Amino acid sequence: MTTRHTADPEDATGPEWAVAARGLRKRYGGVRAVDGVDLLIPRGEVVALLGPNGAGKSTLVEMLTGLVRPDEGDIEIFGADPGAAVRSGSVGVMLQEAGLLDDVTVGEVLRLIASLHRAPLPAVEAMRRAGIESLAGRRSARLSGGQRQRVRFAAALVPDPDLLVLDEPTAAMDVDGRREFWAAMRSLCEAGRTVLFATHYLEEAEAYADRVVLMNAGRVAADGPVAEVARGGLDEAFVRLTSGEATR
Ligand SMILES: Nc1ncnc2c1ncn2[C@@H]1O[C@H](COP(=O)(O)OP(=O)(O)OP(=O)(O)O)[C@@H](O)[C@H]1O
Repeated sequence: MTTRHTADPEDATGPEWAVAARGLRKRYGGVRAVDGVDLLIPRGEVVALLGPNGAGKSTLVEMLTGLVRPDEGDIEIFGADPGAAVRSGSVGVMLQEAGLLDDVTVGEVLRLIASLHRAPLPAVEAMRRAGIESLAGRRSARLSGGQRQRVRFAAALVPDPDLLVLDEPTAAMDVDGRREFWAAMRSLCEAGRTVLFATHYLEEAEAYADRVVLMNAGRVAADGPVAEVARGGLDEAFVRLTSGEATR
């Protein structure tokens, strides 16, 4: 089962495609981190990116957000170059391990980020949407791992983006934190935003995504509506499609 939930990548161009990536490849030394990936995401879709450790999810996310240049292939985000899309505020990015300036408060960090954007949300509104108003006066150094993730999420919301790209957004969050995070996400998705999130939690993919893209060894092993990819169980599909070359 390797359904391509896509139009012809060559025909997908222009602002109605949140993501139109064709023929992406990225090598690190002898490792093919991403090895020929096409990914088309129309506006308004919520897509979960799954795969074992080392599958290439973060590398793909880094290329889609302009942080890493592909060796081959091309990417349009709403019809624009990824770096330009991030700079214009149409993309909000939440990466693993992004630093937070330990000595200033959460409110100050978010105001600083807002000052870098042309038409940002007020920091208080970003905090409200991320459900972290109570952390506004807390110094970043005093935050727990899960709280830091929530602050990174608020930072991704500051540009009021149409596309959110989130790399393992709920890593380090406890059960309550994850529930609150997804409640916040649900209202953002209902407002029609496009979301691409990488996760190791299969149940999050099943509960919140319209579509699953399952990567293994730098390639797309399955791509389709959750019900289709997860027929017989997403756990089972994951194991079947990623066994063998999962870890490199
Ligand atoms: N900057 C880098 N330098 C060297 N190798 C890298 C670099 N970034 C990624 N890799 C390698 O590329 C492969 C894909 O890594 P990547 O982080 O994209 O996978 P992932 O699916 O996000 O994994 P995880 O689930 O563990 O976060 C791995 O073998 C990794 O070691």
